[in-house]
Amino acid sequence: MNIARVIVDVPSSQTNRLFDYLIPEELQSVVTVGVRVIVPFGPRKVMGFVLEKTTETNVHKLKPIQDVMDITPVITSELVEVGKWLSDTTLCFYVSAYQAMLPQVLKAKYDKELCLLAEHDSISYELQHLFAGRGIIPYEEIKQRNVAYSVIQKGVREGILEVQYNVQSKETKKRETYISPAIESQRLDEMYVDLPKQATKQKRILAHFLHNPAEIRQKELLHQLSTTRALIKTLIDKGILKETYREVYRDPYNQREYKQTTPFPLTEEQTNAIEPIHYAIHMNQHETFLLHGVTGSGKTEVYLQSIQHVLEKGKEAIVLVPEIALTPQMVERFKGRFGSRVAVLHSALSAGEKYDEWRKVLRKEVQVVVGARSAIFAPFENLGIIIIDEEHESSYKQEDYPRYHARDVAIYRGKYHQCPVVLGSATPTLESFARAKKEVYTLLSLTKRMNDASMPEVERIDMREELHAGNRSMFSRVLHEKLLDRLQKGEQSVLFLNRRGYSTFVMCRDCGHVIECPHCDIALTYHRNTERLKCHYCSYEEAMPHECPECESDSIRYFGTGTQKVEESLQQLMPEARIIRMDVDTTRRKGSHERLLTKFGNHGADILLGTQMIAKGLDFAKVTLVGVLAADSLLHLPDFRSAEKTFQLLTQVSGRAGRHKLPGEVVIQSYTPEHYSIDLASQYDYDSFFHKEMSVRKMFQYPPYYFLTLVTVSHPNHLYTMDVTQKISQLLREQLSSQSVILGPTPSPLTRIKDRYRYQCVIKYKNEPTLYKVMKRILQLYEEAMQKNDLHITIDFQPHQMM
Ligand SMILES: Nc1ncnc2c1ncn2[C@@H]1O[C@H](COP(=O)(O)OP(=O)(O)OP(=O)(O)O)[C@@H](O)[C@H]1O
Ligand SMILES: [Zn+2]
Ligand SMILES: [Zn+2]
Repeated sequence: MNIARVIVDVPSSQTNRLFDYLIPEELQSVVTVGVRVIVPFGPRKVMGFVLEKTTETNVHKLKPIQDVMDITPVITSELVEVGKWLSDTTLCFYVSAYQAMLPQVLKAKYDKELCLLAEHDSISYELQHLFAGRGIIPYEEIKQRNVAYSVIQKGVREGILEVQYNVQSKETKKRETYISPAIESQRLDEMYVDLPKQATKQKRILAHFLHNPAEIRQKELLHQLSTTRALIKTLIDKGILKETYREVYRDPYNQREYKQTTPFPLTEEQTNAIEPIHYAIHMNQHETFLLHGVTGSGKTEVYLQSIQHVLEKGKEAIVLVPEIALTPQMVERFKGRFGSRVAVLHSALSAGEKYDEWRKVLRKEVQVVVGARSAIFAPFENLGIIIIDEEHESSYKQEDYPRYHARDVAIYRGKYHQCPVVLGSATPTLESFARAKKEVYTLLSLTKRMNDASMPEVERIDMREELHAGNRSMFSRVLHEKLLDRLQKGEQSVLFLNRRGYSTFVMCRDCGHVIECPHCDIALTYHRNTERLKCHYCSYEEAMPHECPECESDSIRYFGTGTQKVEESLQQLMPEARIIRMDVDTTRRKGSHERLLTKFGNHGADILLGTQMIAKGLDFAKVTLVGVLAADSLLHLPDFRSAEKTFQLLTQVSGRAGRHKLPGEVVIQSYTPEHYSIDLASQYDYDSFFHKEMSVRKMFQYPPYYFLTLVTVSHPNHLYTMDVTQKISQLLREQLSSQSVILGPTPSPLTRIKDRYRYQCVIKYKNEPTLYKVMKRILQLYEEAMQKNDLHITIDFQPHQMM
């Protein structure tokens, strides 16, 4: 008896296990580990992942699998294991773990189609019958017409057939037409002679194929012979030529030419850093490296040459970069070195594009993936290295269910494949650096910039003193002066404004009333171009009021500094400066990010003004001044990592100046310039910062000395939310060891979002082996309330956001 063991798509604790199903005769060959199937489940039919095949079961009446959704597996056998581990360590359901690994098109209910990639008369009779002269048919017809899946599977393997997802967009079916002779060259020659003299255009086409019988892209043919489609069509109808289709990938980087780059001879520091990595690659040995290199020290070149090694061994590489740093510049460096062997995965791609890139991996058409967080699940089967650039970035932690950290997944996969994992950063997280100090990770250091360029000089400006001196503008006198100086010299400047906590809110000057979102406990943000107030959490919006809703005064104004407002003031201050503003508003449209950067790179502007998105990865030769407008805006977030984040951000931003021949300068404006994270960042003193911050963490019992787990409860009813959180805290106190500290219940820093109240409790612990069990029990206890009563309980192990 052939039995499949299946995880069904019913996320609940009772169904979070394997169910046995009979594999019917006609599906024997196609049901393998890693394919998705449709199975009967109670009265319904649901999707499921096949995780195992067996011949024994203790279930009496086995139900048969209804249908298969994939012809070839979408989850590799390694990823089956990764999914189990993910589920155990983040407490998500198995099915959610597997869903998280797949591209969007495979998750949603898109229509599927079967495409024929070969010619009709070259395929088996059975397929001819199925396609009946068509190039694409609905997927369901396979079953309706009773064609065996094994036939389809064989066709897919041979590259004759292709399963496509009909994504609702214009770009779905990208196929290109190719033209070739339908007859032998001798016949072609005869035809040529037989054509009437005046049919010169047709003759020209035939002449082409007489000399070059190979198939040619129709587009190219039209162009080369300046002929028309109608003429080609005539020749096809006469049976002289024929057309075939080939699928082309929706590759957003396809049109671009990448300048091929060659490896640099490495500096001594780079050589010392790369040798242990090469050794691990060579010995097929897992080891986690922490590559600590100052900005502009050539970390990327170390990545590139490590990958080179891996490819030479016939293996594959994953490179993670933060979404925000996935700039065209970054992509270019990988494509430039490895060309079409690289797939790129990030959120700006359409669903169809992402699917195409992912499929290239599955089909082994590429050996390198460069992508954001979820690219860590790229279905390579022969990994030789995993690289995480800017390892300190909090975007590597998924904040939605399943709450995994890409670094943990990387190390799990690195162990599985016995290959090195490289974590790179100029400002490693305290956790990683502490691990390197304890030799859990191997520390590699790059202390110098390329060509011995010095780190840019940093000047800190106390904005309180500016105010006392009568300067009410948001630019200090020093910054203004330096900006003017660069403008005169024809050099470029980058101005950075932290977005968080610094948007514009509306306040009444008479009574101090701040306009908040009626559904969330947060001030609404003023949007100048539409004259409206918007909530950034729930998208609520309203018109800008003319008088205060509290006291009816008409002195209601917007405060704070948005990028738009900075741009206006800057333009007033320096009317002749050409400014590019980069923020969510100016980069919403596809490709605009790239366009703005290219323009700046071509010196189409003097000043680049922007938010977080300009803090990373930019490498422009003419940038000699970086200004940070409000360095403390991150410091005051309710987050034990706020000092660390401030240090990281300031270091990153400063790293944008003086990367090439011209020396750079940095100006940091702040209301608390004496704060240690600002002070030490301005001296590029990572080691002192590490020690100082570690002592703070030790004192307050925070990571990396202690582990944290955050439990957040939310519900529309305030009292009920408090009550549940209280009970959970109680249970934790009773069931966890006395070593663990339980803080709470307390209202979350964002106490209400989208009309839901939010309370939390935090567990601090060093060693708590029963934690997972206790947490699971709590989730089960409230499972019914979560399903029926709109209660949300989220458990975040090692949280990165305490909000
Ligand atoms: N061995 C080398 N010889 C000459 N130039 C090099 C070498 N290695 C790197 N470079 C160049 O030095 C510059 C800085 O290197 P790179 O961008 O790799 O540094 P990085 O450490 O990744 O920087 P950041 O962390 O700031 O992004 C780049 O323009 C790169 O092409
Ligand atoms: Zn008022
Ligand atoms: Zn809101």
